[in-house]
Amino acid sequence: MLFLARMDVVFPDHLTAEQVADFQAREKEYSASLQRSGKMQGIWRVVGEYANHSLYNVESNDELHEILSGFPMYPYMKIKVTPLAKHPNSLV
Ligand SMILES: O=C(O)CC1=CCC(=O)O1
Repeated sequence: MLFLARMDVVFPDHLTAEQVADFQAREKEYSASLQRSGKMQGIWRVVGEYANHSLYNVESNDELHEILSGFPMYPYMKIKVTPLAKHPNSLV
């Protein structure tokens, strides 16, 4: 099952620069492991925003929820998920 997720990041003001950097480093590691496993098939920055679009290939809604809620920055992200179905005009 394919899902497109949009994640908007908003860190609260009380976090220090060091805490933010630590979240970002752990996020990068978790994201890399998802990409190596093939569960995350790509991630793109939304131009001009602290946001991304990322593509997931998972077995179930529950698996996707487990993956998304495992992001270290999950408490600081607003996530919108779009389930994807094959387009009738798609050649792939
Ligand atoms: O968009 C970001 O920087 C936050 C993020 C979520 C997953 C990821 O790899 O980075």
